Amino acid sequence: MQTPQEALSVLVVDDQVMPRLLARAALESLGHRVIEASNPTQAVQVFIEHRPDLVLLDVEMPQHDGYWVAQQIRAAEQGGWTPILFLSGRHGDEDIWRGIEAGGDDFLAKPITTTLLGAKLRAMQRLLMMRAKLLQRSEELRLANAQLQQLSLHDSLTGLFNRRAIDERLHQEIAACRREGQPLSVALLDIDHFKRFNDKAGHLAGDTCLKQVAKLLEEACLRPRDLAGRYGGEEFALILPLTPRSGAMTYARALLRTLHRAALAHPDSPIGPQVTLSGGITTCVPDEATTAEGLLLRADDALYNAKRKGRNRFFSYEMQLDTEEQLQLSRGS
Ligand SMILES: Nc1nc2c(ncn2[C@@H]2O[C@H](COP(=O)(O)OP(=O)(O)OP(=O)(O)O)[C@@H](O)[C@H]2O)c(=O)[nH]1
Repeated sequence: MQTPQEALSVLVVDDQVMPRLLARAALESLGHRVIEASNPTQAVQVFIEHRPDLVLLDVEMPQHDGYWVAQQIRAAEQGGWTPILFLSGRHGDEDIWRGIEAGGDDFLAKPITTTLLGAKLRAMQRLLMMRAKLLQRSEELRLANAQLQQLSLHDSLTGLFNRRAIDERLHQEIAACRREGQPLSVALLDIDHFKRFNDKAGHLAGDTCLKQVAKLLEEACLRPRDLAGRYGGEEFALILPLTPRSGAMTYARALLRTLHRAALAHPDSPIGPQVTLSGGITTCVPDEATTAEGLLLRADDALYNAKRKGRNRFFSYEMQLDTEEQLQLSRGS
């Protein structure tokens, strides 16, 4: 889009040669560039191809009139705005009304002087500039809103979804899984002996460890509806829709294996040299009585059991079983 001081590209539409030449001469003497079209259909094609800054449009032409051309241009630009000035020998009130109704922005009487044409173009340039500024502002606003949205739903340290986003999504998934009659698994995860990590390695190293664990969790969310979030402190949450109890436990075992392979060093863990996680899982097919708070309480209860039973494992609230026991059972069967 042109700024006010710049030359405009102007599409001149007239079926007669002489008016086109006159308009070209006037526009070029004002420093603008000219594209010509000699019939209505060509005018629409040239407009679509060249996207001029402004259209100078004759009204009376064979086949279709200038009003038709204006309507086609408005339909083609979809959300854009190109000033259209009608040029006509007829300029009664009715003609002007029809021209504006058809999408024109001004109506000039033939013959037009270079001075008047220059003044009209200047006015249109001002409008173009204001529109460009408005568009720029609304784009800035859109970006600022997107950033705010990002900030309000994400944890600044890890980039994962934050507690608010977890709560929102959990409510949505309870409703969705209830409608679909599908199981929903929710897990709360906690880094083992993280206080000792911080005490030994320092808070900054602790932050780095939180980011590394967050990245692993994010990567573990393979299905589009899975969500990993930071629930607070060194606690994370996973929402796993369409996941039954056994599936959630298998998922948890795979996650622990991934964490083991990542071999993040823990400077002071009684369990071993690596960072480990404990998790509590709850699974249900939600019904009318299911609440987000209830699921989180059960997951927290299961997490407590995982810690109590030795850490570095996930405990299922409904199965009253942890991932170690599940593994032994599957080996025995
Ligand atoms: N570096 C860092 N540490 C955090 C952050 N949020 C919470 N913590 C620390 O996480 C530690 C959690 O300690 P505890 O709740 O005692 O749990 P724990 O030491 O992991 O022990 P268990 O959970 O029983 O295995 C505390 O020392 C918190 O200061 C954070 O954003 N960055």
